Amino acid sequence: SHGWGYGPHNGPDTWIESCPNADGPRQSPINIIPGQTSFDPTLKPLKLKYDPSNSTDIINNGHSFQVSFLDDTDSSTLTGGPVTGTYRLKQFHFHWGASDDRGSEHTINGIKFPTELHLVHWNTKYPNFGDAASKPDGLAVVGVFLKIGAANPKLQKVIDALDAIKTKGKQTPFTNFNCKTLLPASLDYWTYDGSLTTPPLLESVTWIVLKEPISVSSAQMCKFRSLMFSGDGEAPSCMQDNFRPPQALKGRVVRRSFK
Ligand SMILES: Oc1ccc(S)c(O)c1
Ligand SMILES: [Zn+2]
Repeated sequence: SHGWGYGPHNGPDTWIESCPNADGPRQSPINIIPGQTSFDPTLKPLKLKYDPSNSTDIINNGHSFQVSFLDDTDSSTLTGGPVTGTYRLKQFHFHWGASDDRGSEHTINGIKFPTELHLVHWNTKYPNFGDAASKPDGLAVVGVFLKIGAANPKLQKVIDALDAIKTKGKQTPFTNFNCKTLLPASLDYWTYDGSLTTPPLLESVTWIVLKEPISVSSAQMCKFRSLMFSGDGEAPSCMQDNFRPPQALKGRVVRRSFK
């Protein structure tokens, strides 16, 4: 079937055909121009509390790979920062390139990173993720840039699980993972009102993009690229360049938590 994807015939420029949000007023990602952001002294420090016992499994969903979490209690939450209330961790996933010169969705002064981590949280004022995803204040996604450097030992558990989920639809248990280990030392961030970067491109995301990247090695990036968009028995297609390019700012202000 002709589902959305990242190829020449179903990629980001075609998404408008079946997803009217694609040219909406608060689309993501965006290019962040630090010199044009506004320091907001009223922004609170970001508070991330992650319980390793909440991780359940890792899945190849045909667009990325995703680690899912139990979200029936407030044991893994995002509070403070630009949000009011409590947001529960639902999943994290990555976007990456076919080579180390691209792959992130957000860019900084036009600079692309090789990959970007998204930690997806939903507002507990709503009954569940699906309902929250349809509300303007429903989701909060922490974006973390990864830059090429020394191999990141904190990623190894994720990398080692990829062999078990090579093709679309595969999943395997993934327990006792501590997301805290994927965060940089500083939680300084930029924040703006945006959207999911994959269809249905819902305009429900408060984006919180961390200024400090974490490291990943070229070899570890090759492991990401060994995944397949395609399912068993389908024409093989490597999972790479699964990123949406920056979208128009349309008058939005990007605030920063740091001087
Ligand atoms: O729930 C989500 C799905 C995809 C993406 S890119 C998100 O940021 C959230
Ligand atoms: Zn994402």
